[in-house]
Amino acid sequence: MTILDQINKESFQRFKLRVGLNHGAVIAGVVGAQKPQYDIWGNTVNVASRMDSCGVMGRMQVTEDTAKILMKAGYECECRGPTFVKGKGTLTTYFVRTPFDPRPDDK
Ligand SMILES: Nc1ncnc2c1ncn2[C@@H]1O[C@H](COP(=O)(O)OP(=O)(O)OP(=O)(O)O)[C@@H](O)[C@H]1O
Repeated sequence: MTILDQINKESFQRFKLRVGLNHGAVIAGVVGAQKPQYDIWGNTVNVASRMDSCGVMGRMQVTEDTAKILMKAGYECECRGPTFVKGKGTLTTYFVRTPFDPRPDDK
């Protein structure tokens, strides 16, 4: 059973996950005096967020550069093809294959 299955079982919910991933340079720091919070900023972060928001439920979408690194490390990635990414135009994106990918007959 996956951790998500366990959370759903214990909370009587049917949460699903959609993940976006990118890598690159970021600016990082703590902001706020009353309630200091660590955060990261920059184009790398914005594109990572877009990989999530224009992704597919149950899958992990990554940028082409990130896919190349993951494939070199032995992960299997499937090219999604040209994908419209708000604010960035059309980028070639990939899905990282996982044992939890929906089967082709799943709706
Ligand atoms: N540190 C962060 N943590 C999580 N999400 C972030 C972070 N920084 C940026 N984002 C998200 O990345 C996305 C892209 O940022 P960008 O500034 O390009 O978009 P925007 O046009 O301001 O926002 P919108 O998504 O409303 O169009 C935004 O949805 C933003 O919320």
